[in-house]
Order: sequence, then structure tokens, then C-alpha cells
Amino acid sequence: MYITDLELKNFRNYEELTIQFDKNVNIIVGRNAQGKTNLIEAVFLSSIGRSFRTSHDSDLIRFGQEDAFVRVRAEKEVIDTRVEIKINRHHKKSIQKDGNTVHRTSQLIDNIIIVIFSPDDLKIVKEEPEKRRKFIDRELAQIKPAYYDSLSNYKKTLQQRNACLKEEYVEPSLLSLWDEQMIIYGSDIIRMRKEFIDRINEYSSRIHRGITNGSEELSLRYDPNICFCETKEEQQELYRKELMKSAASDLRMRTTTRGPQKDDLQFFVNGVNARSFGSQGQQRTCALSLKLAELDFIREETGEKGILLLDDVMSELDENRRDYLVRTLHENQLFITTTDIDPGILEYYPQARIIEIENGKCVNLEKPANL
Ligand SMILES: Nc1ncnc2c1ncn2[C@@H]1O[C@H](COP(=O)(O)OP(=O)(O)OP(=O)(O)O)[C@@H](O)[C@H]1O
Repeated sequence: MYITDLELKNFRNYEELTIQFDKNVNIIVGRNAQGKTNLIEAVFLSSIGRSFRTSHDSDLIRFGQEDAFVRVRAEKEVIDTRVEIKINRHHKKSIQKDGNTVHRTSQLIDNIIIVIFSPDDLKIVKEEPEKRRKFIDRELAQIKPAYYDSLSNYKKTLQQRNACLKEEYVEPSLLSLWDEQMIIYGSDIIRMRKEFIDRINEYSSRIHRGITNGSEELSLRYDPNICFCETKEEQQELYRKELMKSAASDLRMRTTTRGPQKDDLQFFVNGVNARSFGSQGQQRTCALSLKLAELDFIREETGEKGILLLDDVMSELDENRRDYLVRTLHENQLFITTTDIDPGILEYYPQARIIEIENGKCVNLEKPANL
């Protein structure tokens, strides 16, 4: 799968842009604050209909304008696709896929599959558990409609249950109504997360061995707040018991204290917890292995090669890791944003398309003379 072209109108600092991409490597180069990340943000929008850096769609509209428009075309193994997004300051955003209106974001799932890797991702090991849950959710929701549905239903139910717990008087029958919903959706989430992490563990440990020339063994462990059970029935039964056990503390604390909203993911390098004891370099290598494992997972699940956006990440990696990244990704379409082109990348990818950005305009599609 690869993105063939992009069209923008009044998107962030772009007034108007039409651009074709290379099916392998696209290097988006320019000084700071010129619109490099804005460009890949527009590309990313076609995968889940949302930005990776803001939850306010109106932020995407060019200052002083009322509407923004994004069109992304992609070629896939079986059928090509086109995603168009219109954002208005006052109305709901509208999305079309191949000319048909998308009513629910889940209808976009499994169409254009994009993985974004930014410097923030390099901190995933040492950051708060929320970041690791977000990683799991973003990845799974993008390719598994069932996960997307369970997660959004779970989040809605959790909100309603928490609102109920904040009331002066908590109606027991209402609470147990929410509990039954939590049990169904929460159990599904735990089971799908467990399967996902087991698979990602397998891929990432192989990749990690490759990056470290076999000197480090990475293993991932899912750390669910409510233990994983082998069967769905056992899972729901356990979930029910845990909710009953925590009912008194939930009422006292006026919030839901148990469930997948408290899950975490642990990283071990050579058996040692990387969050507590890993060096910064080791933590970064874990993050890199995890990201690359995502692409393997996508390939296995969908048969498609996911598209990778590397936002400003090359300069954050040492030569060894950069090399590994560049060498292993020759089958995926890459978008690399950078202020300076690393000549090493052009050695591997002499055909890479260089897209130079200046103040929301594409100024030069040729290779600079010095490279
Ligand atoms: N809605 C908007 N309308 C107009 N301009 C915007 C809008 N949102 C952001 N910008 C501008 O876009 C620019 C930032 O673009 P972007 O984040 O893509 O930078 P970049 O080229 O990736 O820079 P860096 O190398 O520093 O990461 C800023 O000048 C900002 O003011």
C-alpha cells in the first residue's frame, strides 16, 4: 500500500497544495516551523480521520479561514482508495471514502494504514502508563473494528458510570446496569490487548536482537488491571467479581477504580525492567523495536505493508539505529521529515523523492545539488 498523492486547501499553513509522492521514500525537508509536520499530519488524517497531535479539528483550518480540505489517494494490493475530509469551523467534519460518506470513523478502519513515529514515541518506555495504553489503542483500533467498537463503548460506559458515582445518591440498579456493560466491553478489551501484546512481543524481540546484534533480549509483558482469563466466560466472571469487590471503594472515591483504563505494558531487557533500570539508549531501542513490530503486525493481520511516517525522529537516533531502520524498511512507503538530509539515507534510497517545504509551500522537488 502506498499514498500516491495529496491535495490540501486551507490546511494549517498550506493555502493550496497538490503533490505526488514516491512509492518508496519521501524526504520532507525544510527549516523549523515551515509545515513539514503539517504535511504528514494531513497524510495521517486519511487513516483514522483524526490528527495525531490535536483533538480539535478546527486547529487544522488555516488561520482566518472557515473550511479546510484534504484529499489523499492510495494504491493498495487489491483496490485503490481515496479519502476526502472537509473540516468547517462550525459544522461537523465530513469524511468520504471512495465517494461514499463515512458516518462512523470505524468505517475508515483497515483502509489506509499508517504508523507514525515521532520523538515522543521514543519516550514511551519511561512515560506514564497512559501513553502506553494509547499506543495499544491506536494500533489495535486502526486495524480491528471490533476493538474500536469495544473501546469506544467502554469509554462511554466508564464516563456514565463515573458520572453516576459522583451523584449525591447513587442508585444501585443504575450502577449495576453500567457494570454489566463494563463487564462485556472491558473483558473484550483485555482479551484483545493480551493477544496483541503476545504477538507484538514476538516481533519486537526478534527486531530488538537485530538492532543490538544479539546482545539484548527484549520481552514485553501485558500488565492488566483485571487479570487475563483463558475463556471469555471466565473473563467476564472475574470482571464481575472484581467490580463487586471494588464497589465500596468506588463509591467512596466517586470513580471507577478497576478496569482496562488502568492497564500497563512492561518492557524487560535481559530480564530487567527497562522503565526503572534501562539506560536512555536502551529505552529508545525498545521504543524503536516496538514501532517496527507494529509494521510486522499490520502485515500479518491485513496483508498490507503499512505506511510509516518518521517525524523528526532520524536526528534523535544514533547511526547504528538509524542504519537498522533504513535497511529494514525498504518494503514500506516512508515519509521522513527532517531539517537536514542524512546522506546515508540517500545512499540506501537514491531514488527518494525530496520535497522541500518553505512557509507552507513546496519549493523544490529536485535533489539538492550537494547530495
Ligand atoms: N491552523 C493553522 N493555520 C496557519 N498556520 C498554522 C496553523 N497551525 C499551525 N500553523 C503554522 O505551521 C507552522 C508549523 O508547522 P509544522 O509543525 O509543520 O513545522 P515543521 O516544519 O514540522 O517544524 P519543526 O522542524 O520545527 O518541527 C507554524 O509556523 C505554525 O504557526
